[in-house]
Amino acid sequence: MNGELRFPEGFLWGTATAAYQVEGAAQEDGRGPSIWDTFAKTPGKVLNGDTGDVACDHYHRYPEDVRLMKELGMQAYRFSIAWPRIFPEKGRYNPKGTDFYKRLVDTLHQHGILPVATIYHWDLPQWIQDEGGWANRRSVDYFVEYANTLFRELGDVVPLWITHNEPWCVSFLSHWLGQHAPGHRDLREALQVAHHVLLSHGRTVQAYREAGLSGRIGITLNLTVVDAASEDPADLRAAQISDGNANRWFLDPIFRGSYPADMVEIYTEQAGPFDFVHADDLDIIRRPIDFLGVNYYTRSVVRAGEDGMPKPVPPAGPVTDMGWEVHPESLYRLLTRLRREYTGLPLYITENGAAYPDRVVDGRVDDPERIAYLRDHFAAAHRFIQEGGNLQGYFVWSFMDNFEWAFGYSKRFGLVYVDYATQTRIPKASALWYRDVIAANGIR
Ligand SMILES: OC[C@H]1NNC[C@@H](O)[C@@H]1O
Repeated sequence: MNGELRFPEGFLWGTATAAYQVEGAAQEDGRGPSIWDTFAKTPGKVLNGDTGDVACDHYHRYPEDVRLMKELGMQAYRFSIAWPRIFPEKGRYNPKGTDFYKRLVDTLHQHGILPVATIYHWDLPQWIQDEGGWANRRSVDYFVEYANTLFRELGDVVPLWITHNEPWCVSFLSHWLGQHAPGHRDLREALQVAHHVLLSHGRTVQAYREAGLSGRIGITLNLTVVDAASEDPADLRAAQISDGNANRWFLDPIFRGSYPADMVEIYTEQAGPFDFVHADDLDIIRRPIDFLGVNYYTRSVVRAGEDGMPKPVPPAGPVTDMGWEVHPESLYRLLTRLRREYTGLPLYITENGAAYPDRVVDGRVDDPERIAYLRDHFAAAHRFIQEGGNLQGYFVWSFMDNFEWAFGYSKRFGLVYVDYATQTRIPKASALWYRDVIAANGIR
């Protein structure tokens, strides 16, 4: 790639984290247990028995972390708010929980860094799970009460709100595949969860409008590109089904007000009637949003299994430490599809990044693979913008190494290395490279 690729004036460059992955202070200032506290403490669920009890101690070290963000030139910081800090028990609001986020947001403003708040990033209060969790439609009302509390307390200092992070992970990964909290394996429950999460999104967008706040609100979806392993009709259909589960199951309700018919047929056959979808639910879900957050990491390649359902095909090309194929051109393909088939709204890459087995050598962390990964994905995003795509910002996952869910602390996604024994932060070479990209608003 020759020449410099400059991004539009005002393009927003940032990084992202999430509460349970970085904060620690799991019992501090009245925080109650979440389903991830429960899941992580369940033997065998998280590698090495790792938990978010301490994590990166961001709850206490955020002033140092925000100073480092500033030194690295970051313009925005996407963080999530821990619901169990705000409502640790049923019916009990915990102002000390909100106070932490007021301190964090105030510190960000002091450093000229834009706060971007994700309302839900997987840490459901355990008391709600004890009532059935997201599978219980009452969770929607609890979420709206929680969101309204945040809008009241932080609405005038947080300009960008994201209702949910990755509903696919909250529903299918956590309630069908069982890999994330609460670790269930029930397709019907996963479909109910997906619906209630989407419904809570729509209700919250409505609440945000009624609050009369001047910021913007959207949702973050983890999306991908699904390629068939061959032109065999069975493989092509398998890819269509995989795309329906990963992408269209969420994009269609949000932007078209309906679930994709082909997938409804399959899921009704496999999981029974959609009696949990009430008459006006989809009209609520499709409430207009101000932007779409896109989390992209990799594409997938599938073939048809014996039953015709999609089966993953191992990547042929280079992979990250997660085993995910490095495929920047699929970021361009995904963004182009969103614009062509779904929306002209502003898009933000709310997560993109890579895990690599980073090591400290003589006090430094050289991570050329991460630099190459980011450069190629920035170039793909730039190509989309050049063709008229309305991409307005990019948040690298992640600001610093952190708790990577079922992989514990074994996977390092950070631009900043964290020595968990000492909590020392070491900006990796990629952080210094990203600082130069932000300063130039482009890549050379
Ligand atoms: O797997 C990397 C990231 N993916 N999106 C959600 C985040 O919480 C993950 O750490």
